[in-house]
Amino acid sequence: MRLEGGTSVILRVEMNKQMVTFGELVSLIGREGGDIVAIDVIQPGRRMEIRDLTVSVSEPAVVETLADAVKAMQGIHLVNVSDRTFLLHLGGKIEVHSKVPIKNRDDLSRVYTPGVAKVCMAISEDVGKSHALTIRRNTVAVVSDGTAVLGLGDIGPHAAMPVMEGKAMLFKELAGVDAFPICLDTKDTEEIISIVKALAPTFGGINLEDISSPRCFEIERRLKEDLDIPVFHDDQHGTAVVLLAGLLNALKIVGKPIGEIKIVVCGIGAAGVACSRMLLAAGVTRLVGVDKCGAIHRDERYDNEAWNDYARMTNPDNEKGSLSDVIAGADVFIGLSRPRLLRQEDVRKMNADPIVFAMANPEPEISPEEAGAHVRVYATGRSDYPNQLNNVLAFPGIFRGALDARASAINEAMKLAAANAIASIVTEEELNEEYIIPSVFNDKVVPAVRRAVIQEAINSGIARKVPSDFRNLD
Ligand SMILES: NC(=O)C1=CN([C@@H]2O[C@H](COP(=O)(O)OP(=O)(O)OC[C@H]3O[C@@H](n4cnc5c(N)ncnc54)[C@H](O)[C@@H]3O)[C@@H](O)[C@H]2O)C=CC1
Ligand SMILES: CC(=O)C(=O)O
Ligand SMILES: [Mg+2]
Repeated sequence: MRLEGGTSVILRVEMNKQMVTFGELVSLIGREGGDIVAIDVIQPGRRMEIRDLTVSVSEPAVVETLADAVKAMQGIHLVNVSDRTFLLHLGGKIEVHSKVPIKNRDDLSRVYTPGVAKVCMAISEDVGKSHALTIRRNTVAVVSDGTAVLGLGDIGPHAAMPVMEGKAMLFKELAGVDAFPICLDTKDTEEIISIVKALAPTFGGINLEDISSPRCFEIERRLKEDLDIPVFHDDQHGTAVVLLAGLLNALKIVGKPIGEIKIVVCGIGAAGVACSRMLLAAGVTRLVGVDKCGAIHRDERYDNEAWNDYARMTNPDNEKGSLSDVIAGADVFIGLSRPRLLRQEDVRKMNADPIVFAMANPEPEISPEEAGAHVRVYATGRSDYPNQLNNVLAFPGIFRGALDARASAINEAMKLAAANAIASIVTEEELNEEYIIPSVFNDKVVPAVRRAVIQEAINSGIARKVPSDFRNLD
């Protein structure tokens, strides 16, 4: 599987300068399809020299042929080849830091025994104080069982960890939220529920991640019922928030009213179900869902109860058939499934000015090259194409707001407000086919989402604290 467009590797080479020149090595790497983007001299020498060459290649397969060619060169010893992405993951991507130093006995007796005892007793008398006096105030658990990791499927809890560490980094880097990755070695719904409930005293919120459907629905529903901290399945709601934001802006470009368009959603899993619900709440009426079994319709009784509900809510004309059948006359395609499921000929059957959101990660349902000129607005979940529709635009700001307001939940009003906040960052003057959604690096995103979420938490009476920047408002 092609996982990413480009790859960057570091070649460590030992060079016998009497046998070969550096220029000859550079030419060879260029001829083999490598682009040298950095050179570090590791060990200089008059005769022998060791250098690290950072080389970009268009696809991973090039690395092998390039390395073979370098190895075969007279006067060059290829010491090793390291993939920069792997290097970045060595030892994991996050660590724990203390907020106060322990320099002397006085410090020690305050952070730990005996001083800590009175803080423990204060919390014991009023558990609510744990939100002020422990890491709960700013800490979220990122919980996965590794069953639906990106679009890679059920790769298990160990293999899920790099993604969960990545989510934790995004929480911290974008919104200052401390997040801890927790990958569980169980797929059992009841066990996951009881483990997360048991973990809850440590956290101010629970972000469920990459737990496959339909178990994710029950897990989230039960945890929401039983816990008084926000429980948010990111693949469902974070994705739905960002999708709606992108769609609202894309519809402005094509000038179509949301109540009149036909939308086909491919992949009725965690993200597909939640995105569809959000679209219906936003006024979409003609929505058809497609999964492996084709269009979800009311003449079928599905083992997956979520699909029976889905059939009742969607597909007003009870359309049947494959993706290729129901895509005819659609205005919008939303992919939340697997790579390469949408073909160019399918896109050609869509209405004028088609909108294609191919959101499967890491590889979309149709590549930009294939969608090309046939599509008016195209978006993916990836960061290397324009219009990145990815839940990373939502979850940091949503949890920042929920934690700051000590909200007991993240409700529909808060999600809708977050979607509108994200959409409104793109101004009318800026809006165009290649800019329907702000960048992850746009520093207006998190504050706007936070503000919208806090306001709705206050309006709906689930804020247990009013942040200071809201206290002087009417
Ligand atoms: N861009 C973004 O922000 C996000 C993207 N996603 C992507 O959406 C995809 C699904 O994620 P989840 O909903 O979490 O997983 P999931 O496992 O809950 O759902 C995947 C669904 O796709 C269906 N599917 C598989 N093969 C299919 C086919 N040939 N035709 C139609 N449907 C098919 C499965 O049956 C399942 O219902 C993944 O690729 C994931 O990376 C998910 C969340 C956020
Ligand atoms: C972005 C994300 O959460 C996913 O693809 O699963
Ligand atoms: Mg995910």
